[in-house]
Amino acid sequence: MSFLRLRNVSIHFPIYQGGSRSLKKTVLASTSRGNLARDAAERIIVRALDSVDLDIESGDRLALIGPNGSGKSTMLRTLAGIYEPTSGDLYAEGRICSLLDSTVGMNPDATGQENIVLRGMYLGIHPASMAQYVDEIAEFTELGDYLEMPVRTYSAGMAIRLAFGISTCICPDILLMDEWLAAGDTHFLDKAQRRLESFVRESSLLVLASHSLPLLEKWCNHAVFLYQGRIVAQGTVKDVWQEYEETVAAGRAA
Ligand SMILES: Nc1ncnc2c1ncn2[C@@H]1O[C@H](COP(=O)(O)OP(=O)(O)OP(=O)(O)O)[C@@H](O)[C@H]1O
Repeated sequence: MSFLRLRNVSIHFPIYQGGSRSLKKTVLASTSRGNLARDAAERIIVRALDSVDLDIESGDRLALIGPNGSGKSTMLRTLAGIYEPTSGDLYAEGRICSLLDSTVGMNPDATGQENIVLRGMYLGIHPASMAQYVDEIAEFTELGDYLEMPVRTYSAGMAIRLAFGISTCICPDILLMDEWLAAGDTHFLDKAQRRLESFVRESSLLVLASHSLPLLEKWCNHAVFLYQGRIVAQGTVKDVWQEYEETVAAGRAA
């Protein structure tokens, strides 16, 4: 049984420079403004996540919905263990694979094949065992001879194919994804979707952050609405999306 649990998790980024005098004055005059606040040392901080509680269980395909800067990427990075919570606790069970950026974990000077082996080593798989996946990844990615070329020579779409192929060849228990995958072409997206569907059937848990309602409706069965680092609503993708749109519209009208 895989799960991810956040208990009262906050992620604060101190801003050491770059804040204008007027911004500092405004923020320091009150305790907070949006997700900006001041800490005990009177520094401006961004509360990228603020006292978040969340339970994600086996079978959940969770959509992260929210406007720019609401904390979706920060949430994914926290769940992936890339960011350590400033306060609060993360409990995780299951092998996590994060597809947050097509280049994360790739060596651009190594060939596609070498990157397959390198990623396997990172996951604790012996290079000899990883060899069995090369053919499968070659077939899925349709990269052909390009697998023998350095990854820096790939187009963005080719790098995405490789990253996705590698990351999903060994079925993780938990898949964390940003919407960068949507940058693939239609043919690839169809294949990726089929693979993801079988992945979700075989493993257990998906968290996907995206600004695309069709993508979220296709792949997710539950959603949370993040706003200024807080979870302000949970429910079906459709309902949460509607709430998101209404909140954004009200914000614009205000
Ligand atoms: N490394 C950092 N240093 C300072 N502030 C940061 C850092 N990373 C994120 N933030 C701030 O944290 C907040 C949340 O950012 P995050 O990238 O998680 O938002 P997001 O919902 O993923 O946005 P988008 O939809 O634009 O990708 C923003 O206010 C952002 O400015």
